[in-house]
Amino acid sequence: MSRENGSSGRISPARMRELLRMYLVIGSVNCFAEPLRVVEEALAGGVTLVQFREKGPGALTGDARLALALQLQAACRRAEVPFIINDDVDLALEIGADGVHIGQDDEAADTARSRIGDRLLGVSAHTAEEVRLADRQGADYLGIGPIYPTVSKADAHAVQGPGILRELRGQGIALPMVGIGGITAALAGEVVSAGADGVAVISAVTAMPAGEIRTAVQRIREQVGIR
Ligand SMILES: Cc1ncc(COP(=O)(O)OP(=O)(O)O)c(N)n1
Ligand SMILES: Cc1ncsc1CCOP(=O)(O)O
Ligand SMILES: [Mg+2]
Repeated sequence: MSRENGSSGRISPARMRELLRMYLVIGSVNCFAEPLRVVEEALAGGVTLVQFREKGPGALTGDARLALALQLQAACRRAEVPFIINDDVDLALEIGADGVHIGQDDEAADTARSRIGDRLLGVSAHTAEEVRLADRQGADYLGIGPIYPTVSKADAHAVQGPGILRELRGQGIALPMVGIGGITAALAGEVVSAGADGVAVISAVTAMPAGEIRTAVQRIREQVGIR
């Protein structure tokens, strides 16, 4: 990933906030159109960060999963948009991804941090306690949710509503945060108003026919304040 000053080291919070504005999370099982086309259209629409999350019933495994990760990574590289891997630190290191996203039931955040060096580290959190631990363990950003009911994660925690973001900010938490779960263009504005730096979406983009993806991304960008 190219950083604006060309130096190595951890990403700055300011740059992280920019990357979180319009964050696409994608797996083949979520896609109506062919996944590479989905990512290419979403990049053309202006997504700012992409996460490869290949899981759930029917997800690719083994070489097919690796091949898809490489294909999507190449598209993101062409567009100069960072590409991170969900859950699987080994895969991230194998393909030289820009970072990883891990949850409370995945590899420990401090272990992940020590394995990935300065690459991006996102951590899912649901409470102020989890947020503070993630911060100490080296998270660059937090994924907070589900904010609204989601059809894309069968084992999601209870819906938290945008109030969780307001509550965390009210407790002085300054780490970059992205809201996730059930977010659509119509809801994106209130997620950012509640304190998120951006929105992470699956179905609002991946469930669209290919010809509607660019516009779907552009609509969400407008709602989070990117023109
Ligand atoms: C940006 C972002 N936030 C939260 C999650 C959820 O991570 P996790 O709780 O580990 O659940 P899975 O996605 O692994 O099923 C995420 N992936 N991305
Ligand atoms: C991965 C994840 N983590 C919390 S909710 C969720 C699913 C988000 O998908 P969608 O945007 O389709 O609700
Ligand atoms: Mg996970």
